[in-house]
Amino acid sequence: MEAMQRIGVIGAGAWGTALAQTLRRAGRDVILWAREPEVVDAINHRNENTDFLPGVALDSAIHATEEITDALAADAVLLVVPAQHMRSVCAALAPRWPTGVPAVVCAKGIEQTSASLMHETVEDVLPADVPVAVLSGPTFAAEVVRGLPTAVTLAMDDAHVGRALVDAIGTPTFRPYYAPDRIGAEIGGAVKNVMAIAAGIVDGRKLGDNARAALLTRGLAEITRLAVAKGGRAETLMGLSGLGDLVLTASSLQSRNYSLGHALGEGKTLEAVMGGRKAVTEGVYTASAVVALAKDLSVDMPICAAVDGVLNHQADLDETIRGLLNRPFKAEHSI
Ligand SMILES: NC(=O)c1ccc[n+]([C@@H]2O[C@H](COP(=O)([O-])OP(=O)(O)OC[C@H]3O[C@@H](n4cnc5c(N)ncnc54)[C@H](O)[C@@H]3O)[C@@H](O)[C@H]2O)c1
Ligand SMILES: O=P(O)(O)OC[C@H](O)CO
Repeated sequence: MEAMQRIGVIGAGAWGTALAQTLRRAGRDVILWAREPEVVDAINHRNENTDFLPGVALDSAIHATEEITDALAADAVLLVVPAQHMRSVCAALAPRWPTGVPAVVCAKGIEQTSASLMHETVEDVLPADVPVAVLSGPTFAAEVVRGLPTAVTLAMDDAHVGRALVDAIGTPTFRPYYAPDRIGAEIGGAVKNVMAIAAGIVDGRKLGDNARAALLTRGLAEITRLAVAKGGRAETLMGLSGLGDLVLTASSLQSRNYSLGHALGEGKTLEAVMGGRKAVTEGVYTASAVVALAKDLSVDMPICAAVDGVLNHQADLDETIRGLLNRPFKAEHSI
């Protein structure tokens, strides 16, 4: 397969911007679509994304555009819009998508209206010949954009295209590991956001380090059950896009999801926290979608159900915690 030199990036939030900078470090030509004209202007004229990733000097060769289809003049296209907007953005791209050019899902979430994973949503909308990969893993944009060492999962069935994408995106400080399992990679990345909200609640409520460790371990068990029921591999959840991202996101106030949970645990309301935010907090939307998906697949996901209850059904926080702690004792592993 020919080397991929020109890469389109759809979405210039914090993550799309950090990926554009990473691609420049890898020596690629980058065209970055931003929805906001002021973001296009700031990137092209001041080499900074003042709205979504301020304070970092971007490579001056990153070319931002307001015209979404400009980013399709590329050898591969990264899709970096929030999960709930992925379908409408892909619908705008579909009629002009170049034959056979791979798409890489970089969002972490499950669609609320359909309970679809992002690669399923993208495949629903883009032409059938588009190979769709998933990029996921422990990646705070603010660290990636500065070139701090990071490793990720690049998942797709086609190892040949996967290898070409790894070569196009990878640098010594941004190391993609190929995996064949998109379902596992996506469920790990999406559901860890819900678990990070739960872990933030545990810490904000001062329930202790033991409680956080228990939550993360049982949370990983939940995530793995869902991934396997959906057709993914358990081993993927032990990798970067599973355990790796869960540990990162569920233990740092840098995370929008964890910090939301932390504020809720301290007694703030969802409206008060979200009202002051421009950045996307994916777990808020994925919580209800994951509960719907788990119901479809008959998978028990008590932690996700508890987070959904608190976020979307006015469940009392302390009663919800008591409910989880009073569940019947059971074997640690399925027997
Ligand atoms: N920020 C990170 O550290 C990080 C890391 C890995 C993955 N991600 C994932 O990347 C995705 C994008 O997150 P982000 O952090 O770059 O976003 P962000 O919070 O920095 O910015 C919000 C983004 O949403 C876009 N947006 C708002 N309304 C829209 C609409 N109607 N249609 C299309 N786009 C719209 C904005 O243009 C902006 O690009 C999310 O799924 C997130 O989970 C983020
Ligand atoms: O800030 P969050 O919670 O959206 O997490 C960002 C990344 O997904 C961490 O890998």
